[in-house]
Amino acid sequence: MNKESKIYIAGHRGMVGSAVWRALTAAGYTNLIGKTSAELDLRNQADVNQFIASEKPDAIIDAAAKVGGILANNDFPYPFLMDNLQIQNNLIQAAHEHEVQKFIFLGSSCIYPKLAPQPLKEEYLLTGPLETTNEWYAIAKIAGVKACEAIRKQFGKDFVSLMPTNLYGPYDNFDLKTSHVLPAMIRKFHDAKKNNNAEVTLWGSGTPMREFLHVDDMAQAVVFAVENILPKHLYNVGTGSDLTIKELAETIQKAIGHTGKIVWDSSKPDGTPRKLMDSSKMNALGWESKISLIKGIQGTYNWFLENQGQFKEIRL
Ligand SMILES: NC(=O)c1ccc[n+]([C@@H]2O[C@H](COP(=O)([O-])OP(=O)(O)OC[C@H]3O[C@@H](n4cnc5c(N)ncnc54)[C@H](OP(=O)(O)O)[C@@H]3O)[C@@H](O)[C@H]2O)c1
Ligand SMILES: C[C@@H]1O[C@H](OP(=O)(O)OP(=O)(O)OC[C@H]2O[C@@H](n3cnc4c(=O)[nH]c(N)nc43)[C@H](O)[C@@H]2O)[C@@H](O)[C@H](O)[C@@H]1O
Repeated sequence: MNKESKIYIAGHRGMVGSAVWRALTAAGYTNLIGKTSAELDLRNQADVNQFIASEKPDAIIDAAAKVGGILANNDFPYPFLMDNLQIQNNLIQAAHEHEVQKFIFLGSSCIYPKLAPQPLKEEYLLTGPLETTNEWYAIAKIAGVKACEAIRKQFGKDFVSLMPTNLYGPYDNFDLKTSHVLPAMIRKFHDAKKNNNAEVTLWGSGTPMREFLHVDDMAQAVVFAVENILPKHLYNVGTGSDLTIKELAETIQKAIGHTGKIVWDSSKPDGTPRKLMDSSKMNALGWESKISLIKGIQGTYNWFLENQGQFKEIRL
């Protein structure tokens, strides 16, 4: 790609899409395009095909998806499976049909088996059963990885999949019913601090381990994939270190200055016990994460303070 290449960022208003837009703009890309879901519903095959045929982008970054935390995934299996299949199938097929040069598909670490050896290597895909709370979403994402791999194998095209670990940062979803754990904790500790340091209820046992990558680091991985032809079809993208949910809670509690009690609600699911990524293949190419968890949490909390009241609600 060159700086004038036309790059369509599907999902450009989301947490990842907006970070990719900022990163590509900062890197000098001048011809970015995006459509909101109200302007173009990516589940509609005819509309997507027509849009790609008329815009003829040089590259597509697929950051559009039905996304949510453990409970949303568990409670709404159908849209997490079907919306995601429809969105990615329509984009991948239109990109193939209209000779889009580069396609970057974003998946998630939940594609790997629930009890795979740690850290998770790309080769562990499809070697065991999935985690049940998000198998619907994972199966859609696995189908996306395989569709890109098939096009690459059969037609030699530059279609690549990046699998980020759990992400967080500006424009995250802070809605407590549908969010991931990190933004949920920011909101819960902030609200409880304001409410005389009231008790905070968190989900599960606190023992699962998670790896967290700042979305601006993820966006740099996407810029890297825009600027280089990556030799393999699938790359993990993470920091290489993880912590327990309990440790995360204590870190966020301290950063926010909440001094009340933490209660664990064991009626809520724990999910996968651990999903630390092995990102050595991506690191070997030259990308690595730069933003420490503590700096990232502080920055995200500042963003939260400046943007309260403007959070999007996810429609499920
Ligand atoms: N968040 C994480 O922790 C995480 C971790 C690993 C991987 N990822 C991956 O990163 C990608 C983006 O996630 P995110 O966290 O940025 O999610 P997000 O903030 O919820 O953004 C998703 C975007 O998808 C768009 N979208 C959803 N349904 C659509 C539809 N039917 N038609 C058109 N657009 C639609 C939305 O557009 P509108 O805003 O216009 O409605 C939104 O901008 C996903 O593929 C996800 O799997 C995220
Ligand atoms: C990246 C995404 O990760 C998702 O899995 P996953 O890390 O378990 O999703 P999270 O929702 O981030 O939850 C991670 C862990 O934090 C615990 N947790 C504690 N308190 C809370 C809370 O208030 N809210 C939330 N949301 N969790 C909380 C939760 O029980 C789980 O063990 C997948 O469902 C998606 O498909 C995707 O892969």
